[in-house]
Amino acid sequence: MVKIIKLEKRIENFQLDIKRLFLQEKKIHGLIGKNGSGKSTLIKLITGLMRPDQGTIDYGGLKSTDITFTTQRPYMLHDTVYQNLIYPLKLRKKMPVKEEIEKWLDQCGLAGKEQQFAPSLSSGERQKLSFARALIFKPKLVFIDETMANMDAESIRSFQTIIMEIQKENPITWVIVSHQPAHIDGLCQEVHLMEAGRHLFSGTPKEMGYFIKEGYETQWSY
Ligand SMILES: Nc1ncnc2c1ncn2[C@@H]1O[C@H](COP(=O)(O)OP(=O)(O)OP(=O)(O)O)[C@@H](O)[C@H]1O
Repeated sequence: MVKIIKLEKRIENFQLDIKRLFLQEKKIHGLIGKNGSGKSTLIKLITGLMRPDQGTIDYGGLKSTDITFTTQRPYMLHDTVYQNLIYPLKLRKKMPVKEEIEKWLDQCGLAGKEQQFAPSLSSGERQKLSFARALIFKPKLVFIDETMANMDAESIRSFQTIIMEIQKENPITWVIVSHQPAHIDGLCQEVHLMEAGRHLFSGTPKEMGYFIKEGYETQWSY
């Protein structure tokens, strides 16, 4: 379990202030909240991209090399799709397994594009590649930050299937950020709501449906 306690971070006029937020192991978590509510800032703090002003994050034994994330605008190495995909393995001094690489390329609709210059991929393709790149080294905690935003409906369904398959075979902890409940509804076991830098509520999607106020109500009504 990852335990976030009394976490504070000031960025100019924005104040992140989280009293207590727990991420139970091997569950699929949704992180929701309006634009600017602090979701990406929280992820940067948990993944170590940013240092908090105050507070603690107890990773429950996870090492930094067990944690990964994808972003809305993933960074592509100025190299081929293949080199981008195997980069996390290289960093961890692991050998790429041909069958696994082929499986990921196939699942992400990138088969045949191995030698393409990765920055020339479409935005949806880049997000698919970043998803595969995040998972290829078998992390234990994954943050998916708006990764499905630019994907077509079929690709979203196939990613949801990949996530469910991983959870069946070898479960890991997921935190999926989305503005579109349809992307995470039915997938998440627990949803966390952020508003104006604060963590307002955690609960099952159904409990969230009861909790959330006007404005969210139309998107999350059960
Ligand atoms: N480097 C920065 N300089 C100034 N303000 C910043 C910086 N980074 C983030 N902020 C501000 O912090 C607030 C929280 O941003 P954050 O990206 O965490 O929100 P978010 O919930 O992820 O939003 P979105 O849903 O739009 O992606 C915003 O008001 C943003 O403008």
